[in-house]
Amino acid sequence: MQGIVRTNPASEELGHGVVLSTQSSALNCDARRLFPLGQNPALLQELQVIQRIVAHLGPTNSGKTHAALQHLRQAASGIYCGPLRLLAWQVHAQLCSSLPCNLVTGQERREELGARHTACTVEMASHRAVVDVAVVDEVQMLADHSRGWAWTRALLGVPARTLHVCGDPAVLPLLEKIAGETALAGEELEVRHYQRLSPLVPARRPLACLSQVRSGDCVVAFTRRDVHAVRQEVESHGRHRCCVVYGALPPNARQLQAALFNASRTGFNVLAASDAVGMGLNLSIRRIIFTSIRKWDGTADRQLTAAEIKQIAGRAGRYGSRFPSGTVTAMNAADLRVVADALQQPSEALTTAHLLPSLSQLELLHSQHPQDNLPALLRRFAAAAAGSLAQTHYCYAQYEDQYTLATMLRHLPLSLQEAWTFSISPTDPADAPLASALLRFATAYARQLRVPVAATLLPPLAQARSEVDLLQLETCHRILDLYLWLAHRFPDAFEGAEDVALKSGALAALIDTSIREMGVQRRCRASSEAAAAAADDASLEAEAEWEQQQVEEWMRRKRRYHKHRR
Ligand SMILES: Nc1ncnc2c1ncn2[C@@H]1O[C@H](COP(=O)(O)OP(=O)(O)OP(=O)(O)O)[C@@H](O)[C@H]1O
Ligand SMILES: [Mg+2]
Repeated sequence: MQGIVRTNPASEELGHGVVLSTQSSALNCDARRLFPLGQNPALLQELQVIQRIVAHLGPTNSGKTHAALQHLRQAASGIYCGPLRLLAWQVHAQLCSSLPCNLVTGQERREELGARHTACTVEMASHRAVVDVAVVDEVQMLADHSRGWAWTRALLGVPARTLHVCGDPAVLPLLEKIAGETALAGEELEVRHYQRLSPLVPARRPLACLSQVRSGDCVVAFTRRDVHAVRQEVESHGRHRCCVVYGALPPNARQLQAALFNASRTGFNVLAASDAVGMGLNLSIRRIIFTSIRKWDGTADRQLTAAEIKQIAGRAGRYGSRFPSGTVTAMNAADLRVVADALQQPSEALTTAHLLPSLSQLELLHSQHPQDNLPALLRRFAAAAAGSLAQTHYCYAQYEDQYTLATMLRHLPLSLQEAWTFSISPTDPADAPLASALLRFATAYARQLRVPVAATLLPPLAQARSEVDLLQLETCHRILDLYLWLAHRFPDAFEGAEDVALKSGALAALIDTSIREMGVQRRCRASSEAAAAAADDASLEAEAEWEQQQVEEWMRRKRRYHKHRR
């Protein structure tokens, strides 16, 4: 236990237990101290002896999550930590078919009588309850600037006897370093490599024009506006109806759109999607079409990395779906070359895992600097961490959004814990209606300790007739979602949670219906261009033949790989 409570003398200013050490072996111990687990020495001692990590690594659609879930199902107790609510829902539904299972996400908690298994989003993973098996999915996300801290925390802090992690092989060097350090705590790392289960090949030619889309195509664009523009264009040709999936769409509306696209004979046989399609939905996609290989990532307009291209392209030809093999293409030859190269390339090795302090660490720091408000503490902690994390494979996560929200709320009479909770809520400070809803909720809470449903200030909700209407419905949904998230943290004050949960579900359904109906209007307006745009059968046949050859070559390579491994 000595190592675990050790502090780094170089950072004494922050006091015992708050520092992030510069020494890598001590760093692990201190990193562990970042999390609630660190406050339970008995639990740590238990884990030091028994923890084992099994890494399931491979490309998309290679059966990693499936294999890890088999272990979870067979364990006496366990937890699944997924990257999205959609995945937590999916795994919850799968597990519930054979055993009682709880569901925990930021916005919902469903507890089953006698359940010893839980499906949750990674941010909600419990660091207190010891389980036999934990599964941390999409573990490469620990290198993500804004959400990575939750994966690092789960990896270091979820008290499981066996921890299964699933992800891209690019994470292996980082995992080895972390596990190497935690060898102190008795952890072993076992690596299992996976190969893609179904073929994925690049197309021979780029698409050139969206009039050439076919049933089963998913057209990828990188902003909400572009996704809707693609949808309009696809439908304007009058041959296909088009579903949409993008990040701002409520998860249950995304699920409804995905189900509509997957079902045959609905007419909705093309999907326009943002990169949100890369995770969390079971989709029957035959071909992925990149309209662009560049995206704005919040700070710069840049080319997609090979890992991002593979993650999105990998959605085509999902094992067990209607399409036994997948194709990927782009809108011009140069982009198609980049995409085809990316499919062959290993992803760049990940080098840093992200960290953020827990509330208890901020409280400890606050006890030493009682004059500091939350924004000042956040800055103070980050400045200390920047020094102590230099030259390690950990780095301080992006906390600017939290800082902006904490600054916005700094004049309200809130305790540190309350201010911290509001500041980590799912609120994008750049989303003005959502940020002002947060300010309204926090003000009502601070003044009256009571936040009625009326504080959501929702306008009357009606089916969207235009994209502007749709945008408004999506914003309203985000406000309801925020209310629900806060209601789980302040149940006495946010008294309308049940009502809001019902409204939120109904609103997601209304958004889904609006998208379908908007499609109908466009379809009616679609011109006689439909006939003119009929596919050129001869070129389709040639394309299919070429794809078949590529698939056969892919299968031969896979057989050679397996023979070689044997
Ligand atoms: N052994 C198996 N038997 C039956 N179905 C399987 C098997 N392995 C995987 N599958 C199915 O194949 C699909 C892809 O598997 P899975 O989701 O585990 O892949 P993955 O490698 O985790 O992919 P991703 O990177 O997209 O998360 C799923 O629908 C899964 O249920
Ligand atoms: Mg998976």
